[in-house]
Amino acid sequence: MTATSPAPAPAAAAFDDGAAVRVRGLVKRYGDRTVVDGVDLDVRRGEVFALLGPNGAGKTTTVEVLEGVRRRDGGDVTVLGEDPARGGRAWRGRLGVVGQSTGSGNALTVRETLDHFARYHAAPVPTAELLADVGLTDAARTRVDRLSGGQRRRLEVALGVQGRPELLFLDEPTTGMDPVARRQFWTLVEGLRARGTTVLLTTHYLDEAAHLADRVGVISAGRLVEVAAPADLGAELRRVATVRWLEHGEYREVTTPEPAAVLRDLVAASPTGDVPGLTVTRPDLEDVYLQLVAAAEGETR
Ligand SMILES: Nc1ncnc2c1ncn2[C@@H]1O[C@H](COP(=O)(O)OP(=O)(O)OP(=O)(O)O)[C@@H](O)[C@H]1O
Repeated sequence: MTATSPAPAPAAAAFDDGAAVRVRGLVKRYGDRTVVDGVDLDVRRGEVFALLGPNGAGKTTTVEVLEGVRRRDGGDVTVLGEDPARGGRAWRGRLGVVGQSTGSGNALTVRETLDHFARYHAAPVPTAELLADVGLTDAARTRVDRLSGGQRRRLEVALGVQGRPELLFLDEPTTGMDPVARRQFWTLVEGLRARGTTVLLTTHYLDEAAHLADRVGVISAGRLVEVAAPADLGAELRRVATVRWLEHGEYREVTTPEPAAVLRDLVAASPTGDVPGLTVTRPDLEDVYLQLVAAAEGETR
């Protein structure tokens, strides 16, 4: 699932290394607490990048600096070729932002809200199409302050993509969505990627990151611990497998980098050649993520 970036125009090629977002040594402090502590990050044009990390790790803070809504205390940041601290209206118009849900609402209907905000964009996605994309067609005439939490989240996503952004920031976009809405959202993001939109999202759902992201970055205590394709994250940790089997009515298990050798020994030692209850498992993304975060937290203590 590697996204290939569209070739840059020749005139821009000399200055464009393919990065939609380029961050070097980003630092953000609140008082004497450093909550983002020297983050380096590149998001390539056309890729879907997921930031993972525990509560309070600094994901939202990082994303808000990139959006230009929060000032940084150190480091260099370029987003679509500009420093977000100085980005003007034209630059802002190339971004889509879906922040953490505010839960606020108003007396306008869903359709009226979308129609209202359409005026701020040069080429908005037609409201009917947006409603269908986020699964709100049936709720088009519902007042926003009467929407459920998940429906409101769908509306926020619709508003984020309405202006056909080049770069879309999604902060925990599917929190509160039911499984059907979540799948609809995944389809929406896949469609955006197919059209070349760059997406930077934060999520606590590892299945979402594995499904959507070309690359994931794990952030812990303000530091980026690792960046890799979901299947490659924690490559060292994934080399080991757990072999489990039943012996005299009790489960035994061995964790080994060479499960094939363990299996050979087990089969050889079995009078029938059969190994009851045998399973071989390798760590999945969640196992790897938990180990990376635990290791990073251990280091910062
Ligand atoms: N305006 C603020 N003033 C002071 N501290 C803040 C402020 N905003 C965030 N923080 C602190 O900065 C740290 C990082 O918060 P941030 O919201 O970036 O984390 P996060 O990784 O997005 O977490 P979550 O997964 O819970 O959304 C936290 O300890 C938080 O309490």
